Amino acid sequence: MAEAKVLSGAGLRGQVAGQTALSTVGQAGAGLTYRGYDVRDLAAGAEFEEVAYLLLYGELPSKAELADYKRKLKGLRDLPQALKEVLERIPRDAHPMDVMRTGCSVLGTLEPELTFDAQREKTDRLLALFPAVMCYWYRFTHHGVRIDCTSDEDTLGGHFLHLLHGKKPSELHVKVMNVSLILYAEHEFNASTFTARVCASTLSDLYSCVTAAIGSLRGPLHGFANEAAMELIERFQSPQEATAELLRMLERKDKIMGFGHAIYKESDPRNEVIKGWSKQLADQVGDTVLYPVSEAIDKTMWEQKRLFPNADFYHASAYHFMGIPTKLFTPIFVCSRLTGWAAHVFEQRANNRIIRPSAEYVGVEQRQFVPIEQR
Ligand SMILES: CC(=O)SCCNC(=O)CCNC(=O)[C@H](O)C(C)(C)COP(=O)(O)OP(=O)(O)OC[C@H]1O[C@@H](n2cnc3c(N)ncnc32)[C@H](O)[C@@H]1OP(=O)(O)O
Ligand SMILES: O=C([O-])CC(=O)C(=O)O
Repeated sequence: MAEAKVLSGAGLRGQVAGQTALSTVGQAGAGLTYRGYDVRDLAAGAEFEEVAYLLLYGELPSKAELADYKRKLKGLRDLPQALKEVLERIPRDAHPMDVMRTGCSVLGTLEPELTFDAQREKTDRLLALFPAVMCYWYRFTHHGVRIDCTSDEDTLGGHFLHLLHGKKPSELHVKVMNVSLILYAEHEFNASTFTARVCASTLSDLYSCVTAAIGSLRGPLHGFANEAAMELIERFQSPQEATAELLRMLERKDKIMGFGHAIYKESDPRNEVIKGWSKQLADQVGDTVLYPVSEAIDKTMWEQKRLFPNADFYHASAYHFMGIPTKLFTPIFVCSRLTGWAAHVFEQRANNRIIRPSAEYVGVEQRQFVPIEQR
């Protein structure tokens, strides 16, 4: 069971910074719930679009509502020409998270949120079009092609894989993308969501909130850890080599990306789900290195530090087995977490007071100003 830590100290740990009806993290009974539903049940039985609807519209959709919602999202997938032109000018070696941040910001100039009544429409548009922002830029700058940003794929995960690889994805890959997007969708007051809420509390627009949140997610202590985990596991040829180097890294007090959590104490409930899918994918591709190496690191971290894999660690191998380039791992997180960010923005707006904490001053005492000629 994913229990929460006893919280204290820096980083606002343990301080209730507001209320939410969207999710619980680390409470007894289930490690993670979205509007009361255990994330493991959602990952096992729902489609990502159902979960997006749950977060953004308040309840799980009926069959008819889901079909309508998916049809609507499908119709919103294409990028405006002006955005394509901007994406073409972003360098090949730019970080894809910077591409996502820029793409979101540019869309805010092309299709601005003029009133808060438009917040759901604007979120649906971002949700539908984010996979194309990433893939249009990636395919143009890496393969020299201007891709069609629409596809007949039924799901957002399938659509992303189709745009990336230029062909229909396998059922297994669509299934895993669906699970992954569900697992990453929402997580209470994590750093990027809190960033979005702070921005929303000034009554700023949705695009500014999402752009700011992308900036927070980009850091290696948060969303970028899935890419950092991939860089770690692909360094090793065998579990023995991984264990030996891990021991040296821990000796040096290196941070091991994809392990530990600010709130969970014993496990991250998302890990068991994505780990299971990573194993299935490993078997399917006949992997005999990456998955065993991941397990060896997992075992060593638990034995040496009592640290467990968080949602990011086995996402690395799972994405890799689906042929996704490492630099696109964190942008996929953006495509999913947009739902949580936006739902928090709506919640903040519905009961707003500007978020403005106080600081403990630790600087010099008040002193006399000295004019520059006398310094
Ligand atoms: C989807 C997500 O965003 S999940 C998080 C993704 N981030 C990562 O995977 C980055 C690696 N992990 C970390 O840096 C941290 O565990 C965080 C940022 C997630 C949480 O940070 P904190 O709440 O400050 O961690 P916590 O208080 O549990 O740290 C306790 C001790 O364990 C150590 N520790 C925590 N995580 C790790 C790790 N991954 N590797 C090595 N040591 C670690 C800390 O350095 C600390 O040691 P100290 O007391 O000697 O300073
Ligand atoms: O909650 C956190 O601090 C980080 C995290 O796991 C997430 O945002 O999914």
